Amino acid sequence: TGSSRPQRILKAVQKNATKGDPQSVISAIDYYCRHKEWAMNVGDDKGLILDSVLTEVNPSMALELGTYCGYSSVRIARLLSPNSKLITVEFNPAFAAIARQIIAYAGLQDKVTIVEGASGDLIPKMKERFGLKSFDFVFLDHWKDRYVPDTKLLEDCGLLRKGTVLLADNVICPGAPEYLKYVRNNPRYESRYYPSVLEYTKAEDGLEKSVFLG
Ligand SMILES: Cc1ncnc2c1ncn2[C@@H]1O[C@H](/C=C/CNC(=O)c2cc(-c3ccc(F)cc3)cc(O)c2O)C[C@H]1O
Ligand SMILES: [Mg+2]
Repeated sequence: TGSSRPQRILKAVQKNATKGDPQSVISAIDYYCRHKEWAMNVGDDKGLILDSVLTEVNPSMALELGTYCGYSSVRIARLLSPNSKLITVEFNPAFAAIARQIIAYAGLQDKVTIVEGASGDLIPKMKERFGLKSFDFVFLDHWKDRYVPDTKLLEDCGLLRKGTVLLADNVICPGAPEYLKYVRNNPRYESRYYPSVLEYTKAEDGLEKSVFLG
């Protein structure tokens, strides 16, 4: 049987990027997915918004839901301060295996912990498993119908603190209408929409940034 799309993305990184150079890994994936084979990475257009929000927040503890190939894990981890960490959740073991190799190729393995499993099962175990109080930043990029239940779960598990920033991908395409309703009509969140385009296309998409007010 042939290779998978994530395996082909890994090969493109190994062929075109420089080991230990996160920007070259990002550029290699963006080139491959724009010119050879589309894939659901947050991409370079929305990636610049992710970079600017992340730089503004400068999180010590960051969480990502939906690792896929690790493209946004690399984007996030490359901007973290020393001793800051990213925990990224992925329930598909094949995707997690590729992501681990891409993150290692970028030289960011010491800043990123990939946890395999369903977000709904893992979120309640995070405090005890990682000895953390709360997250400073959360990037939501997994199944779109899990954005609301997992946001509520993060609240209920005391994993959000006053000022935690949630950044959600794809709120227009494929869309997360329930999530937009939830964060925009909720006195506990201050939300703002960042218009952009769907990765590697001209279709409309954007990111929603929501600050938890406690
Ligand atoms: C609940 C849960 N727990 C752990 N991992 C989870 C999870 N739900 C998904 N995951 C993992 O995240 C990844 C899934 C992400 C889902 N993202 C998407 O479905 C997605 C889809 C598109 C898209 C847009 C237009 C089109 F025409 C077609 C597709 C674009 C994107 O940026 C996306 O993130 C991989 C999966 O194994
Ligand atoms: Mg996405």
